[in-house]
Amino acid sequence: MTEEKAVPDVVKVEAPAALAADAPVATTSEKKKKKKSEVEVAVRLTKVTKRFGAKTAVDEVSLRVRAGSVYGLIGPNGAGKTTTFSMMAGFLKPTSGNVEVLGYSPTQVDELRSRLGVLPQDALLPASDKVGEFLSHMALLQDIPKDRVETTAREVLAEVEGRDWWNVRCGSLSHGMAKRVQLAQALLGDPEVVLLDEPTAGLDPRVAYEVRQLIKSRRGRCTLIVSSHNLQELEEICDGAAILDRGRVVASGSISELTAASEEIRIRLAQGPVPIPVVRDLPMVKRVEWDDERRELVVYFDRGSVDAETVIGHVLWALLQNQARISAVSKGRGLEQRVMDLT
Ligand SMILES: Nc1ncnc2c1ncn2[C@@H]1O[C@H](COP(=O)(O)OP(=O)(O)OP(=O)(O)O)[C@@H](O)[C@H]1O
Repeated sequence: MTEEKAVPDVVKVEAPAALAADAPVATTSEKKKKKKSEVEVAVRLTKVTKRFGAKTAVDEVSLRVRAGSVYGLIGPNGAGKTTTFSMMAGFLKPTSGNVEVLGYSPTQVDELRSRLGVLPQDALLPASDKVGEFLSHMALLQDIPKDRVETTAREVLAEVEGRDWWNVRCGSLSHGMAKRVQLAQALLGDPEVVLLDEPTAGLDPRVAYEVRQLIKSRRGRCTLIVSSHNLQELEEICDGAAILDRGRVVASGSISELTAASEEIRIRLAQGPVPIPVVRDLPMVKRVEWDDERRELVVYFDRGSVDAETVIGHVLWALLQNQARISAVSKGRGLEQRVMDLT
């Protein structure tokens, strides 16, 4: 048996009434406790499982996303990213386990209104509405005061480089334009937590770059949770990430931990000498591997006792002294390689 589609056709901030009805209501004193500055963990999942009939889409997932960080959800197709997003957004209820956003259940829509913004994957805009009407309507639902609605909507539309689209019907937007309008909708009212499922999918490279810049510019101002298949993009914009595979978290932590950036460096050598022993003999070096095909030297060192920059300095010096020709240097193995290793 399957449940209905995880994400609604039209972008909505309100959870289905059936879900909202059984959510516990926070008391006034609880509300005071959960003010913006006091929340350290913006999103917390504890042993969350979601089953669709016999299919387990998300399996005992536990995550903590620090307030103010940009956090990536990574994984191959079918790993459970969208299902996890849908539970964080309150569109789906977990089969078991607990999801908290800013200390509330995502189904506590009154508490989270204007504090949680969502860009679902493949959401549709109302085709006959003009962009300005749609954003103004969504701004009202976010409790933005009536006299601020148009200014707020226009500002956020300008942020996604869509200032000329106010009177364009949603149905006549290209895929990339529609995606940016949905992104504007997710950012309306400056929410504290923003969930972005594949925010750059289908965008041309220039617009994708601008969206990445926009996400980076919000770091510290709000918590952003981003899913993408573009791992270079996630490595660039995220502070931390979780790698999912078949519904389970197979690794999580800071990007530097995930990519081993603080325990290994990689050096590509052009044709010429490969003086491995001089590198191996350096005091801070734990181990060295040479990949002849890629002409890549991997140098391992003890995390904590020395930083990657110091190791790079010593290793390059030793290599150059021995006539090696260096064509590239990197810290860690890259997120892409790590995900390939794990999934
Ligand atoms: N409504 C549903 N009914 C039945 N199975 C579902 C439903 N939604 C998701 N699934 C299944 O749950 C698993 C996880 O799906 P999900 O969409 O969360 O993955 P994903 O990581 O977002 O994948 P993609 O990268 O392809 O978007 C898949 O096997 C999918 O077929």
